[in-house]
Amino acid sequence: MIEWRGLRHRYAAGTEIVFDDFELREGRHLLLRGASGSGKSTLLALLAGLLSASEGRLLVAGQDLRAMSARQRDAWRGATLGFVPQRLHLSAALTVRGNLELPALCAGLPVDHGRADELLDRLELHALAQRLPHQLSVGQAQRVALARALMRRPRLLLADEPSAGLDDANTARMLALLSQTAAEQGATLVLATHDARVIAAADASFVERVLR
Ligand SMILES: Nc1ncnc2c1ncn2[C@@H]1O[C@H](COP(=O)(O)OP(=O)(O)OP(=O)(O)O)[C@@H](O)[C@H]1O
Repeated sequence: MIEWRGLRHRYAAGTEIVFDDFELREGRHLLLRGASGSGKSTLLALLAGLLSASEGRLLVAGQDLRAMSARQRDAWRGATLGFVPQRLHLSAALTVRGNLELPALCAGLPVDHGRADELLDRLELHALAQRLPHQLSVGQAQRVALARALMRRPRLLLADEPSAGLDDANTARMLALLSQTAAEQGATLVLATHDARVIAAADASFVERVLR
């Protein structure tokens, strides 16, 4: 499902991150660990095709991302990937429902209102559908970002520090939601975290990778 060999990324400022070779088989999930600054967010951005690695080979869902043009990567990302970023990037001017429907509008695609309804139900957000992001709790906003990431039924779901700002109960709930929804949708999860609660809760379907 995911494989990288000889992968390195050098930022313009000079920092170079070297990733040891790795392969994640179909049906497993990835728990990406490592101290602050070890490269977790960089690796997620590479996996999402948002950054292009300076060296190496990176295969995601059968595609060699480094062999694709930026335009091809954009199309691939829209069709394959859901991303729950660390800073949720909800649009402040749009309702919860509007936030779920915005990516399709931006991509010039038809909005799947039925899918939005299904996810609002599934993630217990229906009663909040007309609220604006500033009217949500941290946990509710996280669920909106997750629902938005799932709109196009991605094969791969990336989440950067999904427990950030959540208390223990909401952390457990978020992880259960991620695992259940991934199982229901047949999606592979990649979670980047340094939260001991997340690491302790990850079941045997997760392969751990510690970045150094
Ligand atoms: N845009 C950038 N330009 C230059 N260096 C960067 C840039 N983004 C990140 N870095 C550097 O790359 C390294 C890896 O950063 P990254 O954000 O991937 O780490 P991380 O493991 O996700 O950290 P954290 O857990 O604190 O979010 C760090 O040394 C960071 O300073």
